[in-house]
Amino acid sequence: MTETPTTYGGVDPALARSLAGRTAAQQPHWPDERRVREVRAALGALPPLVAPAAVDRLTERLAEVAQGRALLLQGGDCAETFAGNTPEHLRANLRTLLHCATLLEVASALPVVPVGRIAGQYAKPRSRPVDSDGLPAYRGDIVHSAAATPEARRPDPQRMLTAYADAEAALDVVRATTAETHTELFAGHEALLLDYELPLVRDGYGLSGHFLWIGERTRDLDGAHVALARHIANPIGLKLGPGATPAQALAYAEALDPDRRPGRLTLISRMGADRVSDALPPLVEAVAAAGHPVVWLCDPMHGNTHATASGVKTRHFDRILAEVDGYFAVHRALGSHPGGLHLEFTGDDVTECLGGREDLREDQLSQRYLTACDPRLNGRQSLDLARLVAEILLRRPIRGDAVRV
Ligand SMILES: O=C[C@H](O)[C@H](O)COP(=O)(O)O
Ligand SMILES: C=C(OP(=O)(O)O)C(=O)O
Ligand SMILES: [Mn+2]
Repeated sequence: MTETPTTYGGVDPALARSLAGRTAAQQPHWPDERRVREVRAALGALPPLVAPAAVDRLTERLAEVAQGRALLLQGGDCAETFAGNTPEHLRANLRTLLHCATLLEVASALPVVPVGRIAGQYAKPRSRPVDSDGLPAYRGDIVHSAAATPEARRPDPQRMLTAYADAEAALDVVRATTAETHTELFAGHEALLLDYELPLVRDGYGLSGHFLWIGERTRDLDGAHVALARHIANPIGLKLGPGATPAQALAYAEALDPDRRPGRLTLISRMGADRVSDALPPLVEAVAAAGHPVVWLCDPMHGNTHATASGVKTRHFDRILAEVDGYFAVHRALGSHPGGLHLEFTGDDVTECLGGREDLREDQLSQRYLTACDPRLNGRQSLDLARLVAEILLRRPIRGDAVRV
């Protein structure tokens, strides 16, 4: 894991104080610190990407989810790329998001809040610092190019400015889609790369996106990412894998939602199909017993990744569905609200995840395996999943009002 002590100049002084001395996991080793400072200053002089009022509006809508009166659907690419930042790709992903949201809305009779993994999902945490070719692991287009040469993998701070421009263009597509469909759409990403996120903190908001989340690998309670999240007023997500303890879940809730404000904190369970039934209930119970009105969300992707015999990273549709099924069963048993889903998908016709109605097989993965990081459900698999989740919801309706454990 890459760890850099944080010495962030040029950011909001209160935020700089709360970051002082904290460690930030999963940051690149920029070769030229002076250039990083210049880029941070340039980002700090640019307008915010989203408006505080729109961020507050999302909090309001998530408050409805927290109180059992709505669902949340987050989805999009694992890693957005600069080359993929085309209106066609963005629209295909947003169409998939909205189509899945509609299916869930009809089945649950609850409004569904759509949040894209979009307009900022350019930075990736990695399990290992070096990839299978012995090169520095790809950490997202905001850091370097994915091309398999040592030169391409050299972190280039200039890319943070490209990311800003791409996010701005992607947000235009998000806003145009919102206008066309008369649906409120929001943008979210993992607030991972601090040199990008911190200069976009303005007036107590992280204005790089509406919804910002902390990943499984950067959720150290004393680390810089949690400190950043505490400082900003956005709705915050936090991923919890099977290693998370009830005491930790409670500590995150106390740290990130001290005022017990519905809509502020979303806890994203990513346990894996085999672990969700035993690992999730104690966390839900601990947080509920302390009166934190969190949104619970199911990420059935990140606990169900495996490599094929030839080393291709993939996920099987049936495991993804099994985790969703187990997740709903946990909340049914506890009387808590299941909140919704966090998915990695694209509307494009890729071949990255196995199974689904068309039963994609291992030997087909190489046909259109286009992801820059994790395998995504393609458009058909996403709708298949949404239809099956809709069936679960029709079979066992959600109560649809305030719920507690
Ligand atoms: O998207 C999530 C993580 O960045 C990803 O799962 C890490 O993948 P890795 O295990 O190949 O590094
Ligand atoms: C990095 C991600 O997930 P996690 O932090 O849950 O591994 C992700 O959502 O792409
Ligand atoms: Mn991923």
